[in-house]
Amino acid sequence: MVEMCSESCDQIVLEKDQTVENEPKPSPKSHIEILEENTDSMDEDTISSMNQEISSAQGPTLPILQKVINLSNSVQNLKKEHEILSDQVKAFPGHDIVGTLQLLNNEYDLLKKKYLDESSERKRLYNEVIELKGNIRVFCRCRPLNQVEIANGSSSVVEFDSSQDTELQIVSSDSSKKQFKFDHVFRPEDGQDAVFARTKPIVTSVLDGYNVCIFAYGQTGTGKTFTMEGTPENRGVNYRTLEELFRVAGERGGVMKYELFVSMMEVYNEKIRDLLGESSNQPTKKLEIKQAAEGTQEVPGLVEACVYSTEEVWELLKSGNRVRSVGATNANELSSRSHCLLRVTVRGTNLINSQKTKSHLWLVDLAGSERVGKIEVEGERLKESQFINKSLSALGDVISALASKTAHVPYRNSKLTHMLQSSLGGDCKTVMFVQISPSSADLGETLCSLNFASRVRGIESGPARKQVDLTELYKYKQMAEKLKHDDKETKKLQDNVQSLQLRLSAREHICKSLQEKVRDLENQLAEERKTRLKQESRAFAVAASTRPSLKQATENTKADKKPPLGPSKLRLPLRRITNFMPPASPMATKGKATRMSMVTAPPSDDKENNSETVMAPPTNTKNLLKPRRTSIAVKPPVKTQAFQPKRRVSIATLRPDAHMTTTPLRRSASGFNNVGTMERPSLARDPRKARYSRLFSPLPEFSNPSETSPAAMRSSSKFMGSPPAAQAGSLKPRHTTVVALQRKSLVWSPLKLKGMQSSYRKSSFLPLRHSSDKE
Ligand SMILES: Nc1ncnc2c1ncn2[C@@H]1O[C@H](COP(=O)(O)OP(=O)(O)OP(=O)(O)O)[C@@H](O)[C@H]1O
Repeated sequence: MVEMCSESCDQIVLEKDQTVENEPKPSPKSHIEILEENTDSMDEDTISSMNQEISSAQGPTLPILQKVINLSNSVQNLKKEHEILSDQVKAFPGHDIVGTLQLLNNEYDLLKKKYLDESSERKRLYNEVIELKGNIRVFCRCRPLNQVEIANGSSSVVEFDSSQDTELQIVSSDSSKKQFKFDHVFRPEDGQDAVFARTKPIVTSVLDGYNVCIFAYGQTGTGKTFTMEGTPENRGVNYRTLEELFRVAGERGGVMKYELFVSMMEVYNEKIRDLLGESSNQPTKKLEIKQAAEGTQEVPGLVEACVYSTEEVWELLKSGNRVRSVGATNANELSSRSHCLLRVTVRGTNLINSQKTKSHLWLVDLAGSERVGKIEVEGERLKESQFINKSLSALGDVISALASKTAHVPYRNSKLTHMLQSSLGGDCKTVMFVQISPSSADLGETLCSLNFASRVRGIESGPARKQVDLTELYKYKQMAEKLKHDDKETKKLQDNVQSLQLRLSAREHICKSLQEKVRDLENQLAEERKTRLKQESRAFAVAASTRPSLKQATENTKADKKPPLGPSKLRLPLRRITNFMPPASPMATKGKATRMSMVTAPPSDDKENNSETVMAPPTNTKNLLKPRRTSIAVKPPVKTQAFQPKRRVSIATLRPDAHMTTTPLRRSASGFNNVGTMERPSLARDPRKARYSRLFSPLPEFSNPSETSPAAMRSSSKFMGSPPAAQAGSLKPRHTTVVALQRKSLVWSPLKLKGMQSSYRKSSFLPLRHSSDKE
């Protein structure tokens, strides 16, 4: 660089020499050119030295040259900056934008997480500190002696310990001292700012979602209103609190969004008045305390003004105070005749995790506690005083109950305590200012107030609980309940669907097996028809050959009363097995020659059931349990009457005993089943079991498998010469038709999976078509 500089200088000197020696004078352009050529390699010092040299050598330099030099300087500077920036860019991790953004995102997430952790930790620690100090904190404030008291020669009875700011002593008239201890004692000389400095930590808890209540209690004229409201020169806790809330809310603006609402009311003679909603000229609007769904106390119709600045707040406080009930007592010219309650509602939303909070801050200036006798009031003032004392005593009761941890806290004994219910004791933070007068004239009142405050300080309240926005919580609770209910319903429906599917598959299985059985039966019937046709044709042939024997045969048939079935053409085909009789054959309806009847062998005392009914289900279930005989008589067509006058199929069954609940035909009264085998004892003992075992067994069990074959059935048919079914006491129907009918009930009954027994009793497995069998 030094070399470069010397070179440049030499060059310039050379140029200068040349300018002196060689006429004409060099144009400025040559300087520019030189400068341009060397700018890149020159630093600021070089240029400035060049400048000096040029000016000393040439006297006044051309302005353009100066400009050029300046520009060169700028270029140099810019180049330097460029270099620095290039280095920075090179040093930056990752050249690609996406990668860099990703890195930044990760870093942001990490920081966000750290911030949230730190912020919750801060809140926890802060809260812990307040809890250690006590969620109910009592401050004592003593006002200075006023002019009147001084004039009256009253002395101060309050002594303060210079080393202890939490204690004070009251000197009684007998010179005895009584010591009181509080969280802090404010002396007469302490200003509003000192008072608020102690209050501030609790006040800001409302922004963290805690309910806070600050109230001033004390004798009339001791400075309650002064502490809470203050004066324009000495603003009190109310104004300072809101100022602080706005300040902190602004500080947390990047993370939290706050909305502040202010309501102002007074409890005057046990009536609530909205101080923001009405002027003193207007008639008072009646307000009542209602319990909201979330369990908090609300006053429907109360004005809630959204505030954005301390100026707005100040205006509101001023307008509210204008309509407040005040009156002159001999203790205070502008004595508050009501309890004034300022409620600040804070709605907070965490912008990072969207958590919402809703909390209340109550700032209460109580009416002065006073001895009615002492202040010499009468008329309206007396009434006011009585109400004031009543509500203050209710407040005392609440505080006593909280202190003694009784199960019932009498919050509802006064409007004041009812209103403050969710902000007094329990899970909120409370500050009480006990205001006292130093005057010896007020000694009694002072002792009363200090005793009351000591009781309040003795309350061991539980840990304060953070108040989430209860309306949100309530909404979520309802949603959760609905979800739970829906889940239950869905589960129920799923169970139902499952059981229906099971039932459906069982029914499908049954239907399949029934279809198979029907097919079997139809085959058997066809066989039977064939056999009978052969038999009949043989019989007709014999009758034709021997007439007298035909007569004899007819007589025999009449005597037996068991004519064989008519030709198969006249009988209806076997259809689906049902519990009802098949419809009457066309023959029967046309000529009434063919008759199908179900005859129940009735007991002698039940004659009504013998009358003919058409397909009527039995109404008297008693009859179902009685032995029955069912006969189907078929009269052949007129043409064949000469050969076959009357035919009838008779089916005799016996109703099951009372234990039989499933297929009556399967079990005879004698304890045998239809095919003469002994009923399995296990099934007989447990009809339910038997029912289900039958449900899944394809056919009734036959003791002799040979009897189940169509051939065996044919051979056992009465039409093939088997003994007539009417054999007394036998009750073992062996005909295939009977078996079919027996199966009918077997088929029908399992379908009633539930309540089978009852349904069985309601509907007959064999339709009752009673007819008087005249034959
Ligand atoms: N700490 C104090 N320093 C100076 N002046 C005070 C102080 N406390 C009270 N005062 C003055 O005492 C007077 C009465 O105070 P204030 O009206 O606040 O009493 P109060 O307790 O609210 O009475 P009331 O119950 O009758 O409403 C006022 O003039 C007020 O300025």
